[in-house]
Amino acid sequence: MNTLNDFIVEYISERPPVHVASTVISSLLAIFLIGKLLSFSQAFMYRSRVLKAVPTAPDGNWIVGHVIPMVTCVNRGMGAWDQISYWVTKAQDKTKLIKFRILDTHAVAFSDPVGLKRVFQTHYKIYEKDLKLSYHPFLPILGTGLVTSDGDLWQKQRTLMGPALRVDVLDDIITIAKDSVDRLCAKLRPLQGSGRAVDMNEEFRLLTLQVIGEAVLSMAPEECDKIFPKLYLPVMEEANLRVLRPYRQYIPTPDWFKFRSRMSQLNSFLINFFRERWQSRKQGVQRPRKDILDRIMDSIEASGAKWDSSLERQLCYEVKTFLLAGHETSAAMLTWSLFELSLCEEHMQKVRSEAELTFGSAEAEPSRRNVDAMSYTLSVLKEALRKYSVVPVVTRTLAKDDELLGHKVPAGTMVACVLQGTHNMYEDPDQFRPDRFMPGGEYEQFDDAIKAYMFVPFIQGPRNCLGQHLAMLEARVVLSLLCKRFRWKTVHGSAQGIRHPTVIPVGPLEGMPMVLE
Ligand code: HEM
Repeated sequence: MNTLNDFIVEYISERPPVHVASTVISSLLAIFLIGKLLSFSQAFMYRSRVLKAVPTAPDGNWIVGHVIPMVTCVNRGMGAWDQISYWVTKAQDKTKLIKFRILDTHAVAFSDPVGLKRVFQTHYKIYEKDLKLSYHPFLPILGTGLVTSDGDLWQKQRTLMGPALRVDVLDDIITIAKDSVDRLCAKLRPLQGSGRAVDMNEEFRLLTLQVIGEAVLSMAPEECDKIFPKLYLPVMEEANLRVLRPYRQYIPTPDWFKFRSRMSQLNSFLINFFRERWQSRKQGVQRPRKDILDRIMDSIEASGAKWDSSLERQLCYEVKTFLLAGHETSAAMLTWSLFELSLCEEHMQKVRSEAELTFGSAEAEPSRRNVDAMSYTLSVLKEALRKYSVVPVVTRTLAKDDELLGHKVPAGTMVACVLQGTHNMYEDPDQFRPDRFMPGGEYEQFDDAIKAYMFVPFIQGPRNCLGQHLAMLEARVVLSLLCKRFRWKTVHGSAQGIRHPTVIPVGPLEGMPMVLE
């Protein structure tokens, strides 16, 4: 009887070597693919089994999961998070956690502050950034920058970058923000009384980009206006398109080539910029004001790290992260705040009075302490972040099995923290009431154990927003001065009917036309 060995020997001796090689390669490939399929289905079945007890969101099917309701929601002009938020809110009286599926990805969603505490604070290490879905289209831009890294690299970078965005640099933000609002007012003055509307969302986008460009790289406003709309904004636009049309990442269309070329021009611009700055520091050139880049370079020198191409690349990711994270979110917050103030003279008057007190008639530059004392203006900004949830959802991928809100959740599950739902757990959530955040207001009445997780526009815990103090300081200066100098009228009579984009951050889709009276 022939053994398997005899069969193989006979097979090999009768065939040419090329034939044998191709048979071996295809057999190995088949074994590899079958192995992959087996381990994939094993993991899929395991996740399905563990999540069995978690209530399922409606309208899914067993082939594509909940893709269809999410896509139809986007087609109706809402964000996919609106659909998830709706499921969570509907289920809330029965359960705090719901599950859904996007193709092969199992996901759970919730808004409960106790769950947020676990994900953001006590167990944050096992709730890693969701690079497979939500952040995937932004990876060519953000790479291993702070927002999209995890573990030791994130820890190292956070320690390096953290000090650059805190304390001293914040004093400079007041000057930078005041200069930028002066420039904006000079541009707007000819429109005053003309009855012509100006899109304040677009103006805030340009202003916040100038502020972050100057704060991080000491770029002059004209330079920001020249470089960013040409290189940075189009790559961001393409990345946003890729969120809803992921195939754009893989098909080499003219837009794909343009994206690549702009990315490489932007990277070269930044890397040359860093090299020149590093050289001038080595030559002992003193600059009148330290920007965020100088402060990061101070930390690099203090850490003894060697300046090489990998350090340049990482710095490039970090600076693009600051540009991305630091301008559109702030612009959306300012837009909603100004819009709401223009609808209510009482709120507007309170902000104006604070501005009179802080800046006086001569409009001298205030101290940090004076800006910090503008508590009503701060409450207006917070209420805008609550009501409009500029970042309505953040997602994570679970690295190890865990228990969340009383349910077992397996490793590999995507976890959607629906911040918008948390912000709706206030009394009359659709009403704009800045007093909620004033001393003794609704926010202070929440139980101490959950209070910090009832207002989460910047999330909480070790991975909270590094630029939150910068953003709130800048916004107080900009909003209060604009209210002091002009009377604003919105073209929209109310928030009803203003469409939102289907990507984050959430601002008004068709801009915010406003008239200066
Ligand atoms: C109103 C304005 C802003 C809002 C609502 C906002 C919101 C957020 C949120 C929700 C996160 C967490 C994202 C996640 O974990 O997936 C985040 C992270 C971050 N933000 Fe902001 N942000 C704002 C302004 C800024 C500014 C001005 C900067 C920089 C100058 C900035 C820099 C960052 C960075 C570096 C992170 C990552 C922190 C880490 O993971 O360690 N943000 N922001």
